[in-house]
Amino acid sequence: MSPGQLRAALRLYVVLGSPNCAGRDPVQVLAAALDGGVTMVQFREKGPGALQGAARRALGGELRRLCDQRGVPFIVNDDVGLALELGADGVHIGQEDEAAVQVRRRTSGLIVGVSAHNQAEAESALAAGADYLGVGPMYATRTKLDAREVQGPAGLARMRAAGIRAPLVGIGGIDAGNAAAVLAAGADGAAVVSAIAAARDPRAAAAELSRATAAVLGAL
Ligand SMILES: Cc1ncsc1CCOP(=O)(O)O
Ligand SMILES: C=C1C=NC(C)=NC1=N
Repeated sequence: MSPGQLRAALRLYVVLGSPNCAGRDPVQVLAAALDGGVTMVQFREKGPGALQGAARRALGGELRRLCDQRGVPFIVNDDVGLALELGADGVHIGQEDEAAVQVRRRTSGLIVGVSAHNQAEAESALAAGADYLGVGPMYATRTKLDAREVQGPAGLARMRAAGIRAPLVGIGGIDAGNAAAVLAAGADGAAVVSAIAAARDPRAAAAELSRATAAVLGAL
């Protein structure tokens, strides 16, 4: 996937696992989100009630198949072995996870995304081979219990002003009402968990967010 294709794919990036789906079947929630126009998917099975072992792998396989059917890139959070086992299109790792350079070595050809909270983390992740950065939290979030301090879209704008040209997504508390500010700050896309996965109508929520991103980035 070229950097340009990756930028386009990052536009509306749903991140989800079973704990985020308000008790509904994550497969149904993802199918609805895909119908609503999400452009990239991350399987992030984390937090209270997260599946483990065979159940986790089975759910990952179902979501992988759904993304394959829709031609949407499928990324696995943190777990490089699971990403390889599921034939994922990429991995997303945090600062505390296996260093991007090791991941790069183990996953030749896969997309490697890295979380970055400041300029130093952004530069080191890119130097280690990251293909895109996840920057946040943009706004207050209750989804990631150990999120770093809220930095707002200004934090992302500072990275652009400091010369970071790589593909970036903002994440953390993003919904249809505040997504435009994240894109206006220079993000290539918005990464969203609860505004889609916990929405009463995930398809409608994804469609509304898709319109909000198109308003800034231009129609698809
Ligand atoms: C995974 C992650 N990383 C920074 S905030 C966050 C969770 C974002 O969840 P939500 O979109 O529900 O605020
Ligand atoms: C922590 C994260 C930051 N950014 C993205 C895109 N995914 C994550 N899991």
